[in-house]
Amino acid sequence: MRELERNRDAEASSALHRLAVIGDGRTGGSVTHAARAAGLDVHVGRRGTSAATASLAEVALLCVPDRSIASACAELAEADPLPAYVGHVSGAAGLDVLAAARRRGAETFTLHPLQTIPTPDTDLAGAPAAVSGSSPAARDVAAALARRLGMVPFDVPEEHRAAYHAAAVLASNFLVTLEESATELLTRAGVADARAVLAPLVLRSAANWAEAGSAALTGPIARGDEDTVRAHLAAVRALAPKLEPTYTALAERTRAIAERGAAPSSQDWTTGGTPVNAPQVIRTREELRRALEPARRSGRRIGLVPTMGFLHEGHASLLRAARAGCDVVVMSLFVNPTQFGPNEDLAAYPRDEAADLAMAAATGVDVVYAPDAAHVYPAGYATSVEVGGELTQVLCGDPRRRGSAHFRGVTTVVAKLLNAVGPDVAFFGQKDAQQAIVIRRMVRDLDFPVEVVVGPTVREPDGLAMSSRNVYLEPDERVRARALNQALSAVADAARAGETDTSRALALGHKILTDAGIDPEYLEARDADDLTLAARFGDRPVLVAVAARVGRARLIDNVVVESPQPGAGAAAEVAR
Ligand SMILES: Nc1ncnc2c1ncn2[C@@H]1O[C@H](COP(=O)(O)OP(=O)(O)OP(=O)(O)O)[C@@H](O)[C@H]1O
Ligand SMILES: CC(C)(CO)[C@@H](O)C(=O)[O-]
Ligand code: BAL
Repeated sequence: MRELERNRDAEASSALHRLAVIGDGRTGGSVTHAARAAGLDVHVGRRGTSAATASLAEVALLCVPDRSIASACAELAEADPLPAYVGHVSGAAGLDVLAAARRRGAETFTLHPLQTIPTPDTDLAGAPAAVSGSSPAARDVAAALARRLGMVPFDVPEEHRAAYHAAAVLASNFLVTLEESATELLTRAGVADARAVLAPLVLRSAANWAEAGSAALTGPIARGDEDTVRAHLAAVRALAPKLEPTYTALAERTRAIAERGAAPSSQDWTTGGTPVNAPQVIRTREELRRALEPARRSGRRIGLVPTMGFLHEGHASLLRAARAGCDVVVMSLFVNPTQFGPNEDLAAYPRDEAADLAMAAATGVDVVYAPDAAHVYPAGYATSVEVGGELTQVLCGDPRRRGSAHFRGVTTVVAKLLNAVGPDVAFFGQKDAQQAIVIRRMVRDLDFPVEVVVGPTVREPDGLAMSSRNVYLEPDERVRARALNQALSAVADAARAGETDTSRALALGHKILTDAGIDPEYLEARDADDLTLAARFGDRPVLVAVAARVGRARLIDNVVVESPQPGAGAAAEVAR
């Protein structure tokens, strides 16, 4: 368990002594067994007497059929005193069905064991449990209760409750449907005891998938053997025509998964890898402060990675660096409107929160802070933070380009994020080199007590710097976009070979861009610390930076040409 979670679990566990379990069916029975084994004082109640039972406990858990939760909750809400926390164990229902208890002042939660529970004494140990709460404290009580019952809690955002339950149905109920369909086809083909024949294959495939994700996919579709697929369809049509649409739909889905496995997309964070904990998703700074308070109090090192989402391997490298260096990792996810100009791509900016959360989970993020714009900039908002001078007026800050207003938007939101999170370390990417320099200056000038770490630029195999905006590129533009990195490499190579005149080296880069049909907004050599123009390589580290529009995408990239080591020729660090 991570440190933050451990602290919160300890606090939440202290609220957990007396538990009322309402309902003595299969789930109620199994929960009661596990809770007693864990040393909780358990009171079991039924409909009719649930209010009296619940009044004996701090936490009440409704283990009743979905359709009865709301009415059972209304009955329980008559308890005097009312338990501080009231939850249910349904997968499909959200917090809304507990409104009666909420109205009376209880916090509410859900705790859904993601496991089949065939008998009232099913062992719940090791089962994942989906938890949510009407407040961070209620969510923590649900997570602590799940742990006390031997389960492994994970968070499900309330707005994605139905998707969560649909996924569980796909994974479990539909698996049975699929196996029953296979059994039917095999039986019609004249094979006796089809279930016994298929069962070892099913169990092995499920185990392989649990271990390897989509890499477990074998068979004709994964091999690209479409002749065999056509023969299958003919056989299905002849023996069990009702199964044809199922086979066709699954074949199509399998093709998509097989293709994805062959060439993993930079947005695909969901397959393979080890099981991961979902991060806590927080939308307000008040909730954020509460969530981070125990970590702060116990002196844990908090890392912040600010992002605008649509995450790729560049972001992942920063998240991993934060994970490696900090006890608690917070990622912010906010497409900041104030750093976009009126004619820029704010509305079109790519967004995929579900994929971002999966990547956050895969890289070990503890908390995702994803406020909406009205929370960050409420009505009447009137303050901005601006780094003055050349730093924000050259390169992208030139008024003919994004202008200093862009950096004002960036520093304002970063200042707000630093205040909201209070990190010990904040991580930024070298791909946005000017942004990193500007943020370092703001942190220095305004005495923010934070260490700024800048991670190296992560690139596609052909050298293109990863960027969320690469998604705008059409296939031919994607090929031409390589010229940005090629131009930078040519400039750096020239410096390494002894060229000291930056304008002569830059001319080589300009030629590469022109040959690729790219007219850059700028390709310039500047001092890597203060962004003043650099006429020579060799004296100090020089930032060679480029920005260009390729199709709809405005792309930026850079390389730092270091000053030579004593005794060496002009050395260059080429970001490749
Ligand atoms: N290729 C990359 N390598 C390392 N860090 C990166 C890379 N791309 C972005 N980052 C860093 O990730 C953080 C969040 O950036 P952001 O969400 O704007 O992504 P982006 O890909 O730069 O998007 P955009 O296309 O808007 O420039 C920033 O600190 C940025 O510098
Ligand atoms: C730092 C940042 C998250 C501020 O919105 C943004 O400029 C970015 O993603 O680089
Ligand atoms: N990647 C820096 C944020 C922006 O382009 O607005």
